[in-house]
Amino acid sequence: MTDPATGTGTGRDVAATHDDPAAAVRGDRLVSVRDLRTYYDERTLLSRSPPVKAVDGVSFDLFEGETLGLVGESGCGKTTLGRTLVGLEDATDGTVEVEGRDVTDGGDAEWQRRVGMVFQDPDESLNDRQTVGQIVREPLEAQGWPRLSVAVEGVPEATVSGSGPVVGGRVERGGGAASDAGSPAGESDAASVTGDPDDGPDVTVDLAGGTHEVSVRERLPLTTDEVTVSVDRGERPTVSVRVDKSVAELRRDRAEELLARVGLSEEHVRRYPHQFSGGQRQRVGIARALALEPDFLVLDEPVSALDVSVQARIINLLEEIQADLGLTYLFIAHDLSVVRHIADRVAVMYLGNVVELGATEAVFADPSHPYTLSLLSAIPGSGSPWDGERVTLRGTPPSPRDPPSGCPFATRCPAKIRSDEFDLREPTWRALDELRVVFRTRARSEDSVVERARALAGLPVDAEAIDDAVADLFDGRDLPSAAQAAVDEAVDLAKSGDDRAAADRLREAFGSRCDTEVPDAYATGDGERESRCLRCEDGYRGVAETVADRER
Ligand SMILES: Nc1ncnc2c1ncn2[C@@H]1O[C@H](COP(=O)(O)OP(=O)(O)OP(=O)(O)O)[C@@H](O)[C@H]1O
Repeated sequence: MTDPATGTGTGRDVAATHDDPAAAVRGDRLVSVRDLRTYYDERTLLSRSPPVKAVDGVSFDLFEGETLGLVGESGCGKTTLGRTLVGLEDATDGTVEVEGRDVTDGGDAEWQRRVGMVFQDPDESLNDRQTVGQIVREPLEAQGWPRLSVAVEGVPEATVSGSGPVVGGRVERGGGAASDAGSPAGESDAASVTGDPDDGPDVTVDLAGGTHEVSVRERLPLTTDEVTVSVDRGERPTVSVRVDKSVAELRRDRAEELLARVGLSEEHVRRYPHQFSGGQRQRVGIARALALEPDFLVLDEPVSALDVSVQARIINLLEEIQADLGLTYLFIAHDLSVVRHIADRVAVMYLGNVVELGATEAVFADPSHPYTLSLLSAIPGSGSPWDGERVTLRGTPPSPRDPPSGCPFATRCPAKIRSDEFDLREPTWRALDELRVVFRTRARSEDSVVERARALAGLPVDAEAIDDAVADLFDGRDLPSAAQAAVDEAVDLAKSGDDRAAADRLREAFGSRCDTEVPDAYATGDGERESRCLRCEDGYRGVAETVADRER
C-alpha cells in the first residue's frame, strides 16, 4: 500500500516524512534504504536452525547534514543495519542507494571512500600493536590516498602531466568535448581529471593572462609552495605539475592534521592505544573514520563505553566536526537522552524493523508506536505525555530466527488490538498471549532426548510442564466456556507433541489483526512521523490512551 520512505501511495497511511518541519533544516537525500534485509545464515550439515533475521525489511532515507538516531533494545539489529550501510555486512535483500546509485553489494569504491564507521568499544576496534599514527594512516594506505586531481582553467584545452601523487591527463575547459576521464563537459570552468567533482579538484592551475596561478584545495596538507607547476604554452598548453612532498609525507601530515582535529597533538602520533584513556582512544577512532573525507559516518554507540563526564566531550566533538564538515550521521544508541540531544530525527527499531521514525522532538512528545512509548516511559522527565508508571514489557523479544508472522511487536505489545470474539479482562488476554509464547518457544526448541523418546513411544510429551504453565497463567481466572474449550484444545495439541499447532489454535481463537498483518508505515502527527502500528488507522483508540487504561 505504501512506500514509507518515498511517501508514495494513497490514503492516510502515506508516510510524508519529506514534508515534515525537520526537513527544512535538511539537505538533499543522500541515502535511500528500501526493504533492506540482512540475515545471518549459520546453517551447517549438523545444524538446521533458520537464519537470524537481524534486519528484516527496513526502509528510510538519510538527508545530507542530518543526524538520524537509531535506538532499540540490545539485539534488535542496530549494529547490523549500520554495518550493512557501510558495506561491512552483505545485504540479503533490498537496496541501499546513494544519490540514485545502487551500492547495496558493498563493492562500490566511491561509496567506500565516502562512508566511515566509529565503533562502540575503542579498545576492541583499535589494534594495540599499531601506533596511533599508523592506525589513522591505515585507511589512507588501503585506499591509495592521495591521488591528486588537477584542473586547468582559463584556456579551452590543455594537457596535464603529473608526477608524484598527481594524476595527470588531458583536460578540457567547460564547453569543449568531454575529457579523457569522462567529466561531463560544460559543467564548470574546471574539468577535473580524477577525483570526486563534489570535492573539487585538488590542484587548480589558472592559465588566464600571461602567467599562471596555482591553488590547492584547502583540506589537503599541501601548500602552493610545495607544488611546482611549469607551463609550455602553445596552441594547446601542456601543464606539468609536480608535488614536492612524497606520498608518505602527505599521509603523515594528514594523520597529524586529523589527530589535531579530534583534540590530540603531534606527540600522540607515536604512542600506542593502551597509553590513552578511553575518551582519547575514541578520538583516535573518530580521526581514523574521518581519514578519507567521508560524507557519512555510522556512529555505533560511540560514547556508551565511556565515563559520563567524557561522553559529553565526545558528543560535542562529533557535533563540531559535523558542523565544520557538513557530515551526515547515523547515530546508534540505547541511551535515549543522548539521542534526544544529538539527533534531528530518530528511528526506533524492534526485532529487525524500524517501527517508528520521525523528528526527534515530535517522537519524544507524542510517541505513536507502543514500543516507543514503553522506551520513553523508562526515562523520567522525557517530556512525553505519558505520565504513568514505567511500561514494562512482558517477556523477552521473540527470536530473530522465528519472528512473529504479523506485527513483530504483537507478542509483547501493551496496546495490542484485541479480538471482538471475547470480552475478557486485560490480565486474561495477557495470560493467553503468554501461553501462546510458551507453545511457540517449545515449538522452536529442540526436543530433549527424553521428550523424543516419549514421543516415539506415543506418550504425552512433557504434559506436566504444560499443565504447570496453564495453572500458573490461569490460576483463579474463569474463562467463558467457548474460550476455555479453545484453550483445552490447544493444550491437548501441545501434549500430543504439536506445539506449533497449539500456538496456531490459540491465535485462531484469540488472535487479532496484530497477529497476522504486518503493519504499513502510517503517517502520524502532522505527517512528520511514521509509525508501523495498526492503531494508527481510523477507528482505534490511541496508543497512550489504550496503554494507560490497561495498565491501570
Ligand atoms: N555475525 C553474526 N552472526 C550471527 N548472528 C549475529 C551476528 N551479528 C549479530 N547477530 C545477531 O543478529 C541480531 C542483531 O544483532 P545486532 O548486534 O545487530 O543488534 P544490536 O541492536 O546492535 O544489539 P546491541 O545493542 O547489543 O549491539 C542479534 O540476534 C545477534 O545475536
